[in-house]
Formats: sequence, structure tokens, C-alpha cells
Amino acid sequence: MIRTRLARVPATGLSRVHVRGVATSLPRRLASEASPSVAAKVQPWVNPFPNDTFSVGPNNGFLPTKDPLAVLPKEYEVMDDLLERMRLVKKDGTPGLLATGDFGAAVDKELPEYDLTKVNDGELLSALYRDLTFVASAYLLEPCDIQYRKDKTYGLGRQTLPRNIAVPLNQVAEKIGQRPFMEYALSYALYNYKRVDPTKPIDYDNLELIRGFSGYDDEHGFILVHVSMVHHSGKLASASLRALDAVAANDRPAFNQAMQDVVSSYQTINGVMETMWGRSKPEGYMSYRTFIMGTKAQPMFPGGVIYEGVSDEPFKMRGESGANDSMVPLGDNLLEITAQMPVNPLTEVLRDFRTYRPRNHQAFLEYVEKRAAAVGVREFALENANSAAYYLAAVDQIRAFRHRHWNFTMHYIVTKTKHPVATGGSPILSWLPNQLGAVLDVMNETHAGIKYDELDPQLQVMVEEIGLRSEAQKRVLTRQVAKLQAERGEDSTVVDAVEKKPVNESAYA
Ligand code: HEM
Repeated sequence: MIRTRLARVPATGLSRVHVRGVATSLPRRLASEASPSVAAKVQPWVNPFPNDTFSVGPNNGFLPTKDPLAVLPKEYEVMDDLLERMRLVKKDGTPGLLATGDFGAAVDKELPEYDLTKVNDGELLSALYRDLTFVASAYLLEPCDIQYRKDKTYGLGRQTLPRNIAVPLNQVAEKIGQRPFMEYALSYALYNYKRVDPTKPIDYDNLELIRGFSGYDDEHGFILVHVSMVHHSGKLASASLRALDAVAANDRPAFNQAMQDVVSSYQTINGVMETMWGRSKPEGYMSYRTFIMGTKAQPMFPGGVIYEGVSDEPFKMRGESGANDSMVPLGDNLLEITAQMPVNPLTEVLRDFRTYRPRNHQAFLEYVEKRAAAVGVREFALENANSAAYYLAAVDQIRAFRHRHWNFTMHYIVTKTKHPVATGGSPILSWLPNQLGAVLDVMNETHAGIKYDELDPQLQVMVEEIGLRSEAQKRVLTRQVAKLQAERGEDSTVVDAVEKKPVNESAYA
């Protein structure tokens, strides 16, 4: 039986914890939930949900196994029509319901309460989940967007989700084992593309969006750059599994090769990431961002949201965020960076984010984390200068991702708004630097332990360059974050502590 993972507001309310500056490397280790065992050392990856739409594989990686279902059956045409008319600017160029502030009223009047209890087709369930989460987020956040367009504040969202959205959304969420709220993989980003030419690869120029809030090119670019990055994650997943097998078999040449393949996969992915600047401009980000905010740790929903016909208790859920992407957590877990994250409330938020993704991704990441700890990936790498160099190069790709990403955050968000929390509910000035700082610490420590005289000559220059860069970046980041935090005050660093055991939180049984 599958039970939904609902994050309800705990009776005690939220405690607020402050973390300032860039976290240092002390104290460590507590963050890892991995418990190494002999069995875990040799255990191959067995997919526990092979029939799920999101099933990790060597070809599709973290994308769905089949392209998303773009067109709903005719019986859902009212919802389809509402979603088409909803965009800030419609396909014909005229203002849509969200632009005029008429979306909520149209949903109240037109949307039937679909009975989804008998729907069992996986593809249809995924498409219904995507579309219902778009309706739900637009409904809840429409007032915030109107307010933001007036005075750059968000005010309050709608605090109740009416039953014609809440009941079917909850039904479909239960069936696919997810929360009843918009998610990065299952709705906004990775289940929201169609190929222009189905015979050609999932590359940016061959992609169209299925749903959007704004109808603007910037939202199109924002979503589809994510998709075209994740298109390259199959090679990354395969190389990661080979690295684990190589350590278990004590096969150093195979390990070194797998690490190089991990590096080249991330290089490709990071290369596509760089295209974000041109495909989705920083100036356009605020025009659609409001609609991907969550209901947890956001001032627009101080008491959570009541789902009519579902529960009398309010729900709080994190918003859509790339933090729910699986490529960086895969590297964090494989290279045992997760275990080196500082023990603090920010790292707890990282753990919480990792529960907002398809259950198959969760299982895969957990497997990699446990097995990497069991076989000792980091220790194996550090035993040999060349392996340590390849390991360092792999961690350097995680750094490159997070460093570019922090630059995105500065240019797309920090320079544009003073709102202190990101769409996923993390504090804007402390959360990302927490992880970037930890990666730089891991690199500096690794670099310091490498014996240059034992390195192959062609690796010496690479190791030296990586070491110099990570040292300099840690210094710059620490200064930059301290300055920003002093200017903005503590709100941008505050963490709403993660509810450890929300009332209705349950594992899949
Ligand atoms: C305009 C571009 C982007 C902006 C402004 C942006 C912004 C953010 C912000 C503010 C967070 C903090 C978490 C939260 O939402 O509360 C975050 C997290 C994250 N985002 Fe993005 N993002 C962008 C593009 C991307 C892309 C293309 C990816 C690729 C998959 C991505 C992956 C991630 C990841 C992995 C995290 C977690 C970071 C960590 O573990 O340290 N983001 N993003």
C-alpha cells in the first residue's frame, strides 16, 4: 500500500534557528544517515519501483522513462482550457486570467471535481498530477503575484484550496506516492516538455513546454534548460554505479576511469547550465517566480493551507526548486560530501529537500549514499595520489555547479528582491553558501593531502589549478556572504527548523 507523504504543520509550530556567515567545516559527520554494512558493500542497485514514470536508468537518467503525456483525454478539457487561458500572456498574445486577476473566480465557477479514484494508468496519473499542481499553485499564489506587480511585496496567498482542486489532487498524489503540491521533477520541470521532433534527442532546440504560468520566453528557457541538463544524467548515473563497483572490487584502474567519466558527465551538464544566461534572462525571472513558491517557510502562508474535503489540518509543503534535482545530490552522495556537510539546521533543510522528489530517485540516492559509505569511496580515492586527483576533479565539478548556481542566485534574485526566502523556503543568503562552503572545505582538505611527487606528470597542473581556485573561492565567498548578511539583516539567514515527525508523515509501506 502506498501512503502519501504529507507535511502538516506540527502542533508546536515552527522553531526558528539562525545560522550566520558561511558555515565552517566543524562539527561534521552527523549529517550522514548511512549505516555501512558488509551486505551494503556488494549490494547491486535493484530498482524498487521499476514501473514508475520516473525510474532511474542508464539512458533516461533522472528524466521520465517516456516523454511526458502532453495532451489530456477529452474528459479533462475544462481543466485544459483553464490552463491555456490562465497564462499571464496567452498564445494569441492577449492577457490571460492570471494577468487580469480572474483565475480564482474562473476555477471556482468552471472546474468540476474530477473523480480520479478509478484512474490507474501511470502516464495519465503523472499528467493529471502535473496539471492539477499547476492549477493549485496558480490558485493559491494569484493574489501574491498581483501584489508583487503593484509594490514588489507578496502579501498573503489564498489560505484555502477549494475541494474541486484539493480532492482530485490528493487522490492522484496518493496514487503516485507524492505530496499534493507542485514538485520540480513530477510537475514543473521534468514532466513538462515535449519534443518537437520525437525522433531527435532531448536537446534544448528540440523542446517545447507543455505548461507554464507566464507564457514568457524566460520561463520557457528556465524550465527547458533544466530538462536539457538532466538529459545527460544517464551517463552520470552509470559512471557512479561503476565507481562503486570498482571500489568494492578494489579495481583502481576501473575506479580512475569511472571518476573521469563522472567528471566528463558533469562537464557536459555544467556546460548546458551556462546557457541559462542567454535562454532565460535575469530580468525576466520575477515575472513567473511567484507561482513556484511553496506553502512551507513562506510568509504568504503563515498557517499553511487548508485542503477542503481532504483534511481539517493545514498542509505545508516546500515550493518547486532545483534543490529537488537529483544530479548534485548524486555527486554529494557518491563522493561522500553529504557526510562532510556541517551539522546545522541548514543541512537539515538539505535533507528535507531530498524528500521532495520521485520515490525512485530517493531510493537511488539513498542506495548510492549507503553503498559509498560501506565501500569507502573517499578513503579508497585518497589512498592513491592519482585516484585522489580524479576524485578532486569530480568534487571540483560539484563546486563548479554550485559556484555558477550561487552566481545565478545573486543575479536573478538577490539583486532583484529583498524577499528573504527562496521558492523552496530556504533562507536566501545562508543556505546555498552552506553547501558551497562545505564543498570548498572538502576540496581544500583533499588537495592538502595529495602528494605531488606521486602524481602522474599530466595531473600535477590540474591538481594545482583546482587547489588554488578552491582556496581563493572560499575566501571570496566568506567575505561576500558576510557583507550581504550585514546589509540585509538576519531574516535572509533564518531557518524554519524542519519538522522531524510531522503528524501525517509516513514512509511507503
Ligand atoms: C536562473 C537560474 C536559477 C536560479 C535563480 C536558482 C535558484 C535557486 C535557489 C534560490 C535555490 C535555493 C533553494 C530554494 O529554492 O529554497 C536553489 C537550489 C538548487 N538549485 Fe537552483 N536555480 C537556478 C537554476 C538551477 C538549475 C539550472 C539547476 C539544475 C538542475 C538548479 C539546481 C539546483 C540545486 C541542485 C539546488 C540545491 C543546491 C545545493 O544543494 O547546494 N538550479 N536554486
